[in-house]
Amino acid sequence: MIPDSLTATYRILDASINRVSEGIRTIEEYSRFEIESVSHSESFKSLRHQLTRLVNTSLSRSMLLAARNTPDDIGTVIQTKAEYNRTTKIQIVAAASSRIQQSLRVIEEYGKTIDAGFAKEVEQLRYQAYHHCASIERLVPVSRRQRLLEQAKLYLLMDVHEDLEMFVASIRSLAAAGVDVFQLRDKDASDRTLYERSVVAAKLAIELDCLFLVNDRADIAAAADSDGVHVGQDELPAKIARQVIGDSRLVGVSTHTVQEIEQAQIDGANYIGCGPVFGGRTKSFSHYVGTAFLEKAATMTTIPAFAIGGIDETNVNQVIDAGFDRIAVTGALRDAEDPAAAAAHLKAILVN
Ligand SMILES: Cc1ncc(COP(=O)(O)OP(=O)(O)O)c(N)n1
Ligand SMILES: Cc1ncsc1CCOP(=O)(O)O
Ligand SMILES: [Mg+2]
Repeated sequence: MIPDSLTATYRILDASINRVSEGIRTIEEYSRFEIESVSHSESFKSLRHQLTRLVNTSLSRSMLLAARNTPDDIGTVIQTKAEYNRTTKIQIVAAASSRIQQSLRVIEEYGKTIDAGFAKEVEQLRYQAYHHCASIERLVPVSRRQRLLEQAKLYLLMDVHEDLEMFVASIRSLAAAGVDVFQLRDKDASDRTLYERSVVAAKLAIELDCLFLVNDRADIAAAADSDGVHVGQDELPAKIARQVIGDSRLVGVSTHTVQEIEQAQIDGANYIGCGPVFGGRTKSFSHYVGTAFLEKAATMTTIPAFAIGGIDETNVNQVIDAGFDRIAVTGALRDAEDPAAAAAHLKAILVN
């Protein structure tokens, strides 16, 4: 029997031990099958075995099992939206690594109330885990484009501007203010202008460590050596756009329904735009998806998703409350008195 006063402690320990084991297993599989690293795979396996030995010698397994009460555990129904959105291997490894370290810390703290010697040994394991996790995270291969896309929060659709100098100055000041992705979207510009601006913006994006994509036109995106193309439901299908621009560039797809999100993900899109959420000044629509669609989308997207359509500082919090922390805008920056200040303000809201 487990004394009532210890039930909660043993439940915490049991849940945390399971969490550490799951995290270690996740990274073991990554080490073994993805990067085929025998040394990392063995380090994590050894960590798992050390934890099992320590638990078996210091804690009563029957008390741990007696305290387990999964059906009544409210934590099994509290799942964050981020868990649904975790899909790239970088995110999986990063999440597993933080789960291991946090749970070891919990075991150490609550373990102190049972056996100080046990807690000390868990502390040593935590240091080892920290070292192994840092080393595996450094190995996860990630391209510049993937890295920037993962981090991206604020995406701007911009036109070609009156002249090249203004175009360049605008990208420079907005990138400094926090715009992560630029898309050249100008339905009135000639192919030649789109191409020439794209060549310049693609080079600038490398210098400024941000992304530059071309709207609609996979041919121009590839010819200008840009970071990718954004296609809607009326342009080239994502798979065909991918054939045109190649595997290393990004394909973004506009989605307005659950089916379109599923299809974009099947077709290998790197990210999606979800909208139009609200009415805006840049493009009019007969129907707006609203935040209800964002709530649904947030639970099913496996790739980065940007909410788009009429978003500005007055309504961005509704988008965040619906589970999105990435937005794509035009009017909110284009029509602002001080576009850089508006970008910095929106970015601060998104990252906090
Ligand atoms: C990031 C992002 N999301 C959605 C769109 C809209 O694309 P589309 O539906 O093809 O409409 P147009 O932009 O071509 O008018 C986008 N461009 N970017
Ligand atoms: C191109 C596009 N597609 C969906 S909404 C939209 C316009 C985005 O601009 P704004 O942020 O000004 O509404
Ligand atoms: Mg389009």
